[in-house]
Amino acid sequence: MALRVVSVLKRRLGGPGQKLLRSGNLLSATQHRWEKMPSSVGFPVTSRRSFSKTALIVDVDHNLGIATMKMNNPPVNSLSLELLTNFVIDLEKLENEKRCRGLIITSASPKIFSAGLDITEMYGKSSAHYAEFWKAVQELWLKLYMSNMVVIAAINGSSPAGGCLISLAGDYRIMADNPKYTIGLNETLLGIVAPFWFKDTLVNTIGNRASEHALQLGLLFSPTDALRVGIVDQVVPEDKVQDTALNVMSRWLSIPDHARQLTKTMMRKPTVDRLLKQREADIKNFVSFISRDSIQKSLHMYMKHLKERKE
Ligand SMILES: CC/C=C\C/C=C\C/C=C\CCC/C=C/C(=O)SCCNC(=O)CCNC(=O)[C@H](O)C(C)(C)COP(=O)(O)OP(=O)(O)OC[C@H]1O[C@@H](n2cnc3c(N)ncnc32)[C@H](O)[C@@H]1OP(=O)(O)O
Repeated sequence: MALRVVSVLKRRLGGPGQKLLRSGNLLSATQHRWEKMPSSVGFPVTSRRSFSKTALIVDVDHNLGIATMKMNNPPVNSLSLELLTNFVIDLEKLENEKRCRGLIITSASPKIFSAGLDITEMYGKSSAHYAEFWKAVQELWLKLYMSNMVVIAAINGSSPAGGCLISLAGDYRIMADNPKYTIGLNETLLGIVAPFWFKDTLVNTIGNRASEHALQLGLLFSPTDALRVGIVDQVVPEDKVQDTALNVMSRWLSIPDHARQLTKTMMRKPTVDRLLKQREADIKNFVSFISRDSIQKSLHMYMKHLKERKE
């Protein structure tokens, strides 16, 4: 499979990429190139940089123009304020990286893509904290949904709620074929409500009726059902997720950037503008909703239930 990916990339990438890939070994070719690559915005000369503090591992292959971002926040890649903030910072760096045209988002932990928003950020804290947290969630979605890069989610584990949102904000979703993994916007199961822009993102992907059904029931889909309803675009054996992501990326990168980007903007801007127009109101709404005693109690009970499951 790796060789097939290399040959597809050879065909689709022009210029220096093609020259380097002539060696026939994608990894050694790109590693060799990385070592010689001058540093550009934010990312270093080395082929790989690990941000251990940020719980994100970002590999940039300047030659292929593809970055891979692995969420690395054990045990479940929950999206804490810190992780959200650093996610946005790294996205901005990649966005400014001229040679970086594609981004693959995946998880460093097997079995969990992301458990969604860190629930502990949403209870027992101050209003100011909730406001800051929600602004960071908004910011990540805005940046991802409108990214100039081709964004592919390589979903190698479960992906509830905020994890599902990250996947939906990409351009294409590939999920590992393991019936133990699930994906969906399950907010109602926690006694909370997916905000309108989570809902809009889902509607844009699978349509109104399927979204209403999925959102009201808080459905978490198996890979097969997620493919049937259209939440994911492809389901592949677990060990083929990354290769498939590279393969699909090469197809998307074969389209001229400006044409693809303008098309993406045309499709997504109205949805994004809806949040931008009422961003502050959305934060206020979140803070007032999440601060309700009944909601705080629901979240507390949900966390308790998660912990008790193990005992
Ligand atoms: C009128 C109103 C209108 C509009 C509303 C206005 C505003 C909107 C309001 C709110 C919107 C909020 C949107 C919320 C989005 C979210 O993302 S909420 C998070 C949803 N996530 C989940 O439901 C997933 C929960 N987790 C799991 O199901 C499982 O953990 C797992 C399948 C991901 C992994 O299972 P396991 O491998 O078995 O791991 P454990 O369950 O043992 O978990 C290990 C460890 O991690 C803790 N944990 C799990 N998930 C989270 C999380 N999301 N946040 C924080 N912590 C989490 C879990 O408790 C365990 O902890 P320990 O016991 O080890 O301490």
